[in-house]
Amino acid sequence: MSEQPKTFPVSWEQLHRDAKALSWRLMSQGPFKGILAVTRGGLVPAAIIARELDIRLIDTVCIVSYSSENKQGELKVLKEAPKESKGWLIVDDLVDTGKTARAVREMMPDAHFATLYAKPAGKDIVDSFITEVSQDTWIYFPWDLALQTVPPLVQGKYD
Ligand SMILES: O=P(O)(O)OC[C@H]1O[C@H](OP(=O)(O)OP(=O)(O)O)[C@H](O)[C@@H]1O
Ligand SMILES: O=c1[nH]c(=O)c2nc[nH]c2[nH]1
Ligand SMILES: [Mg+2]
Repeated sequence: MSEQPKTFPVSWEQLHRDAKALSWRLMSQGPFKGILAVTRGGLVPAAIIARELDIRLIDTVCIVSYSSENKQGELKVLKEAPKESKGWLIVDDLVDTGKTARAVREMMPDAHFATLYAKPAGKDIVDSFITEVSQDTWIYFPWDLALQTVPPLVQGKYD
C-alpha cells in the first residue's frame, strides 16, 4: 500500500483516453523514428501511442526504481537505451521525483520525452504530459487494481 495521503486511481478507460489525448498532442511534435518504452509502466501507453501514431519500431529501456512497497531505492538499469536518440519518442506512464526520467534523458538526450501523468518535482524534465497531480498523490494504474466490493455509505451509521 502507498503511504501517500492522496490517491488518484486510473481506470482502463481513463488510461486509454489519456493515452489518446497524449497522442493528439504528440502528432505536432513528430514524425518519430521510433518509440522507446520505459519498462514496465511505459509499455501500455507506448502500445496505445504506437497504434495512434502508426509507429512500428519499438525499443525498451529497462529500469527498476521502486520496490513492491512503493519505496524508491537505487536505480537499476537492466537494459540500456539505444545509442541514437534524435527523432525518437520516449514514453513512460508518469514522472514523479524525476529520477527515472533524468537517467533516461542522459541516455537519450535528443529524444522527445512524454508521460501520461506528472508530479511537480519531475514535470520540467519531460516535454509532454497530460495530467498533473500533486506531489503527495499516489497514482494507481489499472494493472495494479482489482474490482472489489465496498460497504454502503451509511453502513453502521444508524446502529
Ligand atoms: O520519477 P520517479 O520518482 O523516478 O518515478 C517514476 C517511475 O517509477 C515508476 O516505475 P517503477 O520503477 O516503479 O517500475 P515499473 O515501471 O516497472 O512499475 C514509474 O513507472 C516511472 O517509471
Ligand atoms: O504506480 C505508481 N504510482 C505513483 O504515483 C508512482 N510514483 C512513482 N512510481 C509510481 N508508481
Ligand atoms: Mg516505470
